[in-house]
Amino acid sequence: MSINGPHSHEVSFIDENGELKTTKVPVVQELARQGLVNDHFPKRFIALPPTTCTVDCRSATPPVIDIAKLKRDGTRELELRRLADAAKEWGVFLIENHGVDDMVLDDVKDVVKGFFGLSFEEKKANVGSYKSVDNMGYGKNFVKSEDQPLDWIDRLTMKAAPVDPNEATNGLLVWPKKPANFKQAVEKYVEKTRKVLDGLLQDLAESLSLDRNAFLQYFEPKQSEIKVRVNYYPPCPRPDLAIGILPHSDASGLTLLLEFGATNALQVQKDNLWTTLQLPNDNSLLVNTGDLIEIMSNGMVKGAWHRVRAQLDVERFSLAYFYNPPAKSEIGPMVGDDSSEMYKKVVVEDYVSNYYKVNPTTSKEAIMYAKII
Ligand SMILES: O=C(O)CCC(=O)C(=O)O
Ligand SMILES: [Fe+2]
Repeated sequence: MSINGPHSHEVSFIDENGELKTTKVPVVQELARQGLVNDHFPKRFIALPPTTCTVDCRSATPPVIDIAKLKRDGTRELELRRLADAAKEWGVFLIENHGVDDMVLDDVKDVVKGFFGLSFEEKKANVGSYKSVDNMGYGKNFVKSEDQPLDWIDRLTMKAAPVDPNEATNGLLVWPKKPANFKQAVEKYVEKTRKVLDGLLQDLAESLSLDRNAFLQYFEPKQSEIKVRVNYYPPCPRPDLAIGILPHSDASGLTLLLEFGATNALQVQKDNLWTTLQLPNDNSLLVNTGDLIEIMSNGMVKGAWHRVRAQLDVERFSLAYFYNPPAKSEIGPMVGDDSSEMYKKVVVEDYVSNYYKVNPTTSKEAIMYAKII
């Protein structure tokens, strides 16, 4: 059977001649359901170079930052130092005692599982797709050609802020209608975690000896953007050949990640080694630094370079929440008197649109858009 079969995502991309092309790519969840046997593993999902961790890999628990300690005199100073080290040395850290109720997190997990538990036909019928090149909806993004290796992933992306007053009338069906409480559960999660991220942006700036509002000042409350991307990684018969997501940094200020299902899949590059993050199977949340914080901090922290491994017998979900200043706003590096600017000022939407244009890449190419060299 053709791997496209009856179950495919339609995707659009601008090709190298600037022309809008539409193509079809297989739905990974359906491939996994067919139980593909080893020797029929589809060529389109073979990532090059092979992504196994036979060399230059290790496992580690990322730093854990205690949000409660950041709030208490007496523990605050040390925790700020730990936060600065975590951001500079890892670009990823777990947060605990964040104050977001287990119920809020459990509801999000339930609706995400509920959506991916629907049949393909039902999923298609109750949400829009990535076809419109807006990087939202259900399907796959970063498809740029007919022959590039494809990630072992299906995705669902929504814009949670700013609220689009025309959402109901502009024809975009971005939020799934099923499960019925999908939007409500994700919006609740966004509302609660946004407060945590705002506090972290202030603490992070202070921990880097910048003005406490150096970063948060850009995150205007009404127009700042929050995109929520749900990633679904079905079990993969050949995790030695495929990859969940190719190496990338995020075009965000901060990204907040909630994973469930399999763990030990997300890797971050630290000291030039791919490091598999051992994450606890509880409701801690993971933060990673994005390219926009790299610009704002004048390179003191870097956008974390990360990737996701495919897993043999287990499925994995993640919910990545990208927190950005308003699309039309201009951001720039904060520098002290004694250092020079290493990054240009950029308009957020221009940075993001260049990011989508150049990705996927094998090295940190997107940030070169802002870097002064
Ligand atoms: O699934 C993960 O752990 C990471 C997801 C991710 O990197 C992304 O969506 O940008
Ligand atoms: Fe990412």
